[in-house]
Amino acid sequence: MARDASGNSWKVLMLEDNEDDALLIVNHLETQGCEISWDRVETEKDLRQRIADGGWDVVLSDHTMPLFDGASALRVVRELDPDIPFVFVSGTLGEKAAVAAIKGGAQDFIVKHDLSRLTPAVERAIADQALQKRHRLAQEVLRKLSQAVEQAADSIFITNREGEFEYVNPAFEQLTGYGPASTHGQTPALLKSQDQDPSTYAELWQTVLSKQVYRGTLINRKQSGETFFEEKVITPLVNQDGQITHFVSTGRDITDRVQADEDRTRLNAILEATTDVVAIADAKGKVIYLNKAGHTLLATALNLTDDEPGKARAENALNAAQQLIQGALAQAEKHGVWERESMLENASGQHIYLHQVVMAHRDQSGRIAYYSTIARNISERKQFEAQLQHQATHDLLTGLANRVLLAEQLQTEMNRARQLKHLTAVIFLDMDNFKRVNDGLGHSIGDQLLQQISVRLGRHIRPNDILARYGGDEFVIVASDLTDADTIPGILDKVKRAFEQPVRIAGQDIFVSFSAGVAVYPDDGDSVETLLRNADSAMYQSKAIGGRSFRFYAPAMNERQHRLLALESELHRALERKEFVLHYQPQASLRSGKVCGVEALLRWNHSERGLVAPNDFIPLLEETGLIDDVGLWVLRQACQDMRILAAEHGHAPRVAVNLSARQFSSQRLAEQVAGVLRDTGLPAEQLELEITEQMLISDLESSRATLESLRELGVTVAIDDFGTGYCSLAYLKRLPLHVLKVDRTFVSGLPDDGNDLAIVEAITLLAHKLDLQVVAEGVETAAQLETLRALGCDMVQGYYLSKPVPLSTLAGAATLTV
Ligand SMILES: Nc1nc2c(ncn2[C@@H]2O[C@H](COP(=O)(O)O[C@H]3[C@@H](O)[C@H](n4cnc5c(=O)[nH]c(N)nc54)O[C@@H]3COP(=O)(O)O)[C@@H](O)[C@H]2O)c(=O)[nH]1
Repeated sequence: MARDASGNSWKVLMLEDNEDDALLIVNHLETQGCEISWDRVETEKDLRQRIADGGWDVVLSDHTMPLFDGASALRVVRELDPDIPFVFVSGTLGEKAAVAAIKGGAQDFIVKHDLSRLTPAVERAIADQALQKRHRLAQEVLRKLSQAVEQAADSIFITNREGEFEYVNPAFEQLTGYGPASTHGQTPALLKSQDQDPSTYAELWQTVLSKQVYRGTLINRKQSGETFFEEKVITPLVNQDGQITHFVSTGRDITDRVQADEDRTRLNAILEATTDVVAIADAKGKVIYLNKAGHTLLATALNLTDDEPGKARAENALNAAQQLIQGALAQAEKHGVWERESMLENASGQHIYLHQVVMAHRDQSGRIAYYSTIARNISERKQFEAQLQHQATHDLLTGLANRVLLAEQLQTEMNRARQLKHLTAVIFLDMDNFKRVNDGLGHSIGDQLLQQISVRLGRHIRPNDILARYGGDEFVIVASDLTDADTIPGILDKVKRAFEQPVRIAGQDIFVSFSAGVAVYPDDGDSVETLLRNADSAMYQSKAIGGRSFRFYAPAMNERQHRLLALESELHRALERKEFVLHYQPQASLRSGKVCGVEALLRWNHSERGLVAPNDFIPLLEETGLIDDVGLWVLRQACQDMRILAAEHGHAPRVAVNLSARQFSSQRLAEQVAGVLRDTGLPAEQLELEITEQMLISDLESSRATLESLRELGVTVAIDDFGTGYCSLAYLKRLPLHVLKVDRTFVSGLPDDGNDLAIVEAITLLAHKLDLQVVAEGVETAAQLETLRALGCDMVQGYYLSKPVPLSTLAGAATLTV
């Protein structure tokens, strides 16, 4: 749309019933150089519609129309849009109507027959209306602003350049107590408090007078005298000439916040200064704070070095704190507050004990807001408690368990024995003649003696057994996991042997022996008290018979013990009384069919019990050590008997003598054998010594040395009971052996038992490969003998040929043939 020089380009809404008049007006405006787009309405409805469409620069309205009058049209337009310029263009308009029109909000009125004023009237109407609109909007903004200031929560006041109050808002009055009346003619100095540093005011004035905005916190005083912290913003207002005309101050009471900050700072200082570990975790349990003590303690607990970078060190400490709190979250959530003792172990195995309180903190809706834990290092207390516990349960002098701990441990062992169906032996030891040591050598030596006894006893019991000092010179051993009560004398024997050597204290040798009493769970009692009482009473019985011995509480065991003791003393006397005799069992060669050797077998010719078999007394001889003397007697007697036989009959067979384990392991064996051969004059090749597989393998190196020295003497060696032990073919090859005696358990199954047949055949083949002779023991039938012959066995021994016989009848038996 082209414009004229004035640039008027209007969109005109015409309220006109006469279209020609409307065109006339438009035409006039256009001839005035205005560019017009226009529309014409003549009813209220259309007017409302077009005004609602918007975009009109001016409404030109007739005053009198058949369907609608101008005054109503003006009301409608003002109602719908107060800012559209409205000009009446009418035929005639009386003065009264014109005044009413101007009052009603029309900008001007023009008579149709003189349109010369129309263009400037429209121009002025548009300009006036625009100004009015701006004014109205400004008024509106001002009204809103003053409403905002009046209703603001912050305190606001305005002072003039001299600083005198010109306005205070209700919030100011509410905060300070000063209203418009009490501030009239006053300056903000009435808010000053003594608590405020004066330099703050100087800084404030310097800032605002240099036209800058001041921001800061002031400590002000209310009308009531109460001081408060106010967060201030003071803005200088500057006029067009750059002069400060006013100051606007907004303030906010931050007393609560400052106090909360101060509280927080104080609390934080306390948290950082406390020696307890304090950690805080968020609602999900993630640690978000750990105090200084926490960092220090956890870093120590983790052996974190100072070389570690600070950040990594702190992170590691936080991780440790995380672990510390993690396990307790569920309990804290459940109970609100939860206490526990926890333990941290550092890389060096050092334990740090903590007493920990864990709390779950909830918000108002009951949801977990965060968790906190306070942990105190109680390691010293724990150590002290452990010391107290140790002192309460251990004997101070020896460090052994005392009665209290003994009772506890014994109860545990009894419970275990009940479950495993085992036996538990309570051995009550009372030192013989301790009083004499104490009285004679003094209490200090007595104490040292008890200490050394404890050590020696400790070394001679099994690691799992319990050793306790019951009081004075009384000790208790609890031996558990026993399957057979017969093992108990062995335990006591070990204790006895532990004190074969005297205890040396301050250059003095002190010989120690005990009186011992034994009670066995479950037979002798099923409570700690009963077992200890019964073991104690058994110990008194032992003391009553002179000490240096032990008694079982159970009468049956004492009987057995009695029997063994009686047998032991009888065996002692048997040697002196010459009650031991030798019987000889012939061995025949399957090649020649003739007797080629005999085995010497020990018998005890008991005055009352008759001939006692070796199995009934040899174990006891071994146990008591008597076997040394008896074994030597057997060796000497067998050699002498063979010499007698040779002297009487011109020749004698080779004699095989059984050695006990103790004899074989003796360093003096070769020397003793040589001595006997020399004394009796029996040629060495006529003596054979029988040992078992177990004896050999218990100490292979020393066995080899013994066998070598026997071979050097010219004596042969047979392995007895072959096949029943743990024989390894490897050692058979490497040791100087001569004969294998196949155990009679394999012979008894011949000829029908295929396994026995295979075993005997294998042994025979193996022996021959290793250049060893084979003797089959326990041959009782002709069938067995023939089978052995067929298997290539060298010699046989057994009842089929002859039972063991006394020397007097051996000569006859030696002529037997097979
Ligand atoms: N350390 C020593 N041990 C010795 C001594 N004297 C014997 N003993 C060992 O005692 C065990 C039992 O011996 P004993 O009761 O004399 O029995 C021997 C034979 O009587 C028996 N035998 C022999 N033939 C048969 C038979 O056909 N049937 C059968 N049922 N028994 C038979 O075998 C025993 C000989 O065995 P072994 O010595 O293995 O050859 C016994 O282990 C002896 O070793 C000794 O002075 N010192």
